[in-house]
Amino acid sequence: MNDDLAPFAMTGGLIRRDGREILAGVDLHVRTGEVLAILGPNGAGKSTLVKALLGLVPLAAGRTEIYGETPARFRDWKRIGYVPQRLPIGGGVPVTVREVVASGRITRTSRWLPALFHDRTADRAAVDNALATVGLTDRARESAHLLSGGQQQRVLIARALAGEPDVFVMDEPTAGVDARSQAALASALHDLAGDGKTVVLVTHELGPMEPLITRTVQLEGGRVVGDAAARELGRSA
Ligand SMILES: Nc1ncnc2c1ncn2[C@@H]1O[C@H](COP(=O)(O)OP(=O)(O)OP(=O)(O)O)[C@@H](O)[C@H]1O
Repeated sequence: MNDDLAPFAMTGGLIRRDGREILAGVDLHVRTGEVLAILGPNGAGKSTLVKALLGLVPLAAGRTEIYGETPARFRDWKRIGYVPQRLPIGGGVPVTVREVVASGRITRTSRWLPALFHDRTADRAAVDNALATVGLTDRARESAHLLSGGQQQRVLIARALAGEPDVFVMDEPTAGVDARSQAALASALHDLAGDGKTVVLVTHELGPMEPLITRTVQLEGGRVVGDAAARELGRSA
């Protein structure tokens, strides 16, 4: 493991959909320990950009790497925690909040070691911590699909936290989310930033997370139109 490598490095990223350029000429290097906000209006390409960083959407041209490997060759997925924009939790199957959060440990389960040697105490502690961080300890036994949209979003954040990754990629975690869930997210982000984790956050507006952001990248029409350290933002505005 080489920790000098950037968690994400995209050069000349181009994505076309239906003959249209959704992303073009995108250069984005995310450094370890950054709390990076990707900002921009609806349809700017923010979700597409983070999916491309993770290799979920292929590039038509350019190159992108995760810790120095192309997404197709990258294997160390336990280092990456992805919180998608929205997910039908459980796909209609009545899973509990705890079960969804525990599924975040899958990337830590060895395919080669017999289950007997797997550290279940560590799993349990990580799931307990993740639930506590997002304030859902007392909802752990409830069916995830019966929770509000904001609470479900917190479940997805807890699932990523449970995997104890080095990098978090969160796509609009606060969109349409109640104030309590927003505060829970800001508090979780505060802890992650304090631990030196890398965070890539897609958002329309910074809101309560603003003081934690170290860099912002502005997208418009699939192009990067701004890239600034947070202290250059004019925080008093
Ligand atoms: N699967 C797809 N097929 C065709 N066009 C797509 C597809 N996914 C996204 N697009 C288009 O790509 C553009 C960028 O979409 P994207 O979701 O990345 O933007 P965004 O900045 O995340 O927007 P929002 O803030 O609304 O989530 C939009 O014009 C969208 O319509």
